[in-house]
Amino acid sequence: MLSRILQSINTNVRELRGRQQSPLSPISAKAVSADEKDHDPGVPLVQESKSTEILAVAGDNKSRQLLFCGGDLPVPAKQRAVTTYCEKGAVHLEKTVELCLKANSLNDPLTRSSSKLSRTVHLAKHKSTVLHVGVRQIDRKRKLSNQPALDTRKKHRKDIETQVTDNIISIGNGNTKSRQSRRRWCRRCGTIETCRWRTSPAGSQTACNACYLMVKGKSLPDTEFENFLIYPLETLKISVQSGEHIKKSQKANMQNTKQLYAKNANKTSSASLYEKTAVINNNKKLTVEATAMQCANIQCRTKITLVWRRGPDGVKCLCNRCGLRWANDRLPKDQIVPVNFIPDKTCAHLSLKELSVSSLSQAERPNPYVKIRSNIFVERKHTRHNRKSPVCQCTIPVDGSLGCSEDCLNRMMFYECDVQTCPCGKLCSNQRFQHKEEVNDLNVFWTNRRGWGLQTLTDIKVGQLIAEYRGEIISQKLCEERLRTVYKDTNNFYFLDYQNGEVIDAAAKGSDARFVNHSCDPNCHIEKWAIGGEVCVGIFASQDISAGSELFYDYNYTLIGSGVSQKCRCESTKCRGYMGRKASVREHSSK
Ligand SMILES: C[S@@+](CC[C@H](N)C(=O)[O-])C[C@H]1O[C@@H](n2cnc3c(N)ncnc32)[C@H](O)[C@@H]1O
Repeated sequence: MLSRILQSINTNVRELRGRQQSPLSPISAKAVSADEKDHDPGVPLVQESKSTEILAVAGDNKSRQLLFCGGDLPVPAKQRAVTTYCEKGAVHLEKTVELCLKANSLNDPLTRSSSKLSRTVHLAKHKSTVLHVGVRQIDRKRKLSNQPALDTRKKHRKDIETQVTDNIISIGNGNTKSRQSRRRWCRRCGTIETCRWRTSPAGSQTACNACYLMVKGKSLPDTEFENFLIYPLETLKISVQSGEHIKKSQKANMQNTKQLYAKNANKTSSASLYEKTAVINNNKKLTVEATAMQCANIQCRTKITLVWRRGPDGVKCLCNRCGLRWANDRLPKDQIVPVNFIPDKTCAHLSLKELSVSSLSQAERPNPYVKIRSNIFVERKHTRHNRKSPVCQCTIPVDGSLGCSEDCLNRMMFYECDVQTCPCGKLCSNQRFQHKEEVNDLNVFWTNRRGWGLQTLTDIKVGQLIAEYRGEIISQKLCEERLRTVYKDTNNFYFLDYQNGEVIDAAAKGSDARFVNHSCDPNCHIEKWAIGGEVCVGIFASQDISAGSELFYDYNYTLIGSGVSQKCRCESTKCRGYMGRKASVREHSSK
């Protein structure tokens, strides 16, 4: 029975080979020599022998290695070779044969009756008949370049070759070397689809066409292409779960990946790879998940996109697809309604005022920055622990209230008491920075005219510490350098005078206080408090502030920027017109 089936297949394969010189040409177990490489593709490379009947071919699309499984030769060494090849993750032997036969059958109408084939595979597996292996390096480029013209026969062969390997890849179970080697994704934006893969500093075929063209010629740092170090599984996972804008093939890919991980869940390496992927691609994951943005196109409303694009108001409120449609005049304006404009259940708790100010807050998010809980001293060590605060003369109030109130000497001198030396001990109320007694209900929102701003969602009492202005403590020199280089194209500055000519830069690392805008008629002010040997800068309420109000302080030239005065848009009746005068950094910080 088996021999009949094999005979039938071999006849088919021979017919196929005779007609179109498919890549299923038989080959011995040895590697192909240079001569063979330059061999006319019309003639079989190796004389066919009984022992090298072709049953299957598997392809690794990247290395162009073809694995041939030949006829009934139970040679132990070759058996081992197949096993090794399969164990290395190329593909399970049975699967290889099955898939390859399927692929093969696509090319050859005569072998399309696959019941015989699968029976062969079955037998091959159980009787170890499919054991002969030959590995051949196909250097397609070289072959093509050796011949002046691409004659039809060669073209035909090339087509079939691609078709066969492509078929294997698309039918593969995701656990194959070929699939892994074919995984391409842009290291900058994480996309897995592009019309053309390009070379980036991260290597060959690591940039999508768009990112390549965007970065090309701009001499951006190499790190531009380090956002996605690992295949963006997480992004895909989210996409598949939401089922939005994802093609079937991507879903299938993801299913395969999921299965793969489910299968290998108990293997440490795979599990850690999975975790690593999540961590390394965390940035992107965060952008996708944490922003909770929704596309403003009422017929789309997706939360998943790799790029948020600008809509009619210049605000990034459209997903990639809708953004492109809007840009190409293929999306009507009345169809674009940012989510929070519709007062639904989720907004019901907000007052109208709050709604109007926060209406765009979810449509776009501020540029990412790192939230820090204490200042970072970039060029020197902080001296807080070297010097103790002076000890006040307060006593613990007998009525059980908190000590160190308005008449505390330290408080009057803008010193915070020391936790260990204050006579009031735990009842000391003059340790607000140290205990982080800041307002919790603060909201970053889009103000339209001043960019992002900060509002309070709770009533604040006069004199209350609202937020500490934290950031990187840098010298004037470094500040100037950053102005010349990193911030040369920006209009938003997050510098604030620290002490002794040093500056707080909250652009990359900081706290919510960095979003407080300037007003010529502010409701807050800045105070500097000494704690040990260092200073803490805080935003304090100058008056009682009601919930929903935006917080402002008068930059009063203490905000150090480009040195050029910026037009003030505080909209108060006392507006001076400009936030600062034309002054240099040195001038500012000497104040
Ligand atoms: C410390 S940041 C404040 C947060 C900032 N609005 C944002 O979007 O991130 C200071 C910058 O905000 C802008 N800004 C603050 N107050 C402003 C005002 N009253 N008028 C115009 N722009 C203002 C200026 O661009 C300034 O450089």
